[in-house]
Amino acid sequence: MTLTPVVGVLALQGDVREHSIALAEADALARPVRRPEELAEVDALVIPGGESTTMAKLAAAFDLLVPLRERVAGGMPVYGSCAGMIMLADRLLDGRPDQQTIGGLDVTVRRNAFGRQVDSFEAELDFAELDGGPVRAVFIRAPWVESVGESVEVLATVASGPAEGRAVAVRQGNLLATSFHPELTGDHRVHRMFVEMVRARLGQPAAR
Ligand SMILES: NC(=O)CC[C@H](N)C(=O)O
Repeated sequence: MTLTPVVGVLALQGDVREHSIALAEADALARPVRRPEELAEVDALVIPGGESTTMAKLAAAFDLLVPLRERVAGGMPVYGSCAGMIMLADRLLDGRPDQQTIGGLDVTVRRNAFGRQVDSFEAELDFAELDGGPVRAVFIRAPWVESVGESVEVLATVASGPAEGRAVAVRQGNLLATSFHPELTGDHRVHRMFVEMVRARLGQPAAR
């Protein structure tokens, strides 16, 4: 019997509801995670967008930072969107001097990278391994991935404009991160990709 993967959504701030809906559409059971006991009960975790400096402070205040690092080190699948990508990064540019991350993803991420003129925008992205055409990506004061370690795969880059070629979706082992917000468009393919990573981790066959 294949059990439905239980995927937590870090519920300190951000689009918790939208991610939960997208996960349910991708055949996972979504649960909000605010406390270490709740983190201990999930198979995987989504970290929504928001404000990474605030999220890091809240994670520390809720005694989640150390357990989060331990679960990541233990191989728990985590998907970080926007501020969630920042939280997973090993190295930050334009972070606050005292800004903490969970880390685990061998990348350097630049916060608020797109600058004022294109503060928030949408773009079509070719996304590796996703069938069904380009992904419509919503960027909101988004970071980009400035550089990656050798075990990191770049899944999507910006196709044109001043940020052409910048990496905005990456994967390393059980960690997935996007600069943009797939929970806002009703296209659940990125969440589905993540749930398949969770199934693989749990030793379950692919859903379809
Ligand atoms: N939409 C977002 O998550 C924005 C991220 C935010 N600019 C930060 O630095 O955390």
